[in-house]
Amino acid sequence: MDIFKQFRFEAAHRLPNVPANHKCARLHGHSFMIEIHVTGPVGETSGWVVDFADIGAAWQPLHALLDHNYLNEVEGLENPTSELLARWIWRRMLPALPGLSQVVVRETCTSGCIYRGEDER
Ligand SMILES: Nc1nc2c(c(=O)[nH]1)N=C([C@H](O)[C@H](O)COP(=O)(O)OP(=O)(O)OP(=O)(O)O)CN2
Ligand SMILES: [Zn+2]
Repeated sequence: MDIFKQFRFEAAHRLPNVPANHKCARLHGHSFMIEIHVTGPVGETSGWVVDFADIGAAWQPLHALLDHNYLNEVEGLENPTSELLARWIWRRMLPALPGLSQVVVRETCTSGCIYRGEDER
């Protein structure tokens, strides 16, 4: 079964590799919405895949690095696109959440990406 938990953080960024006249070359901010999915069997006794609180605990150190920060200054996020942010989150959450199956990043109400670990194989 697939379970998920949603998180939100506020942050500023700019995209350093777009043309100078691209709107995202300018400093701007988003309320980023993150969804962390974990896949696994439902425990016979627990009745759950993992405790939602375990997903929250795994997210907490990342939230501390990202929330109300300038993403370009976070190590590994020098080019903070949704895609690279999703991969960055995946790599930092996997050790604590071995059943991690999907990281969803929503940058705006209409834009986002889904990473399922494709680049790790
Ligand atoms: N593939 C990607 N494209 C873009 C990214 C990205 O991370 N990956 N990022 C941006 C900008 O950061 C921008 O803030 C968000 O893009 P966009 O959807 O264009 O934002 P708008 O809200 O202005 O969209 P409209 O629907 O046109 O109003 C750009 N592209
Ligand atoms: Zn943006």
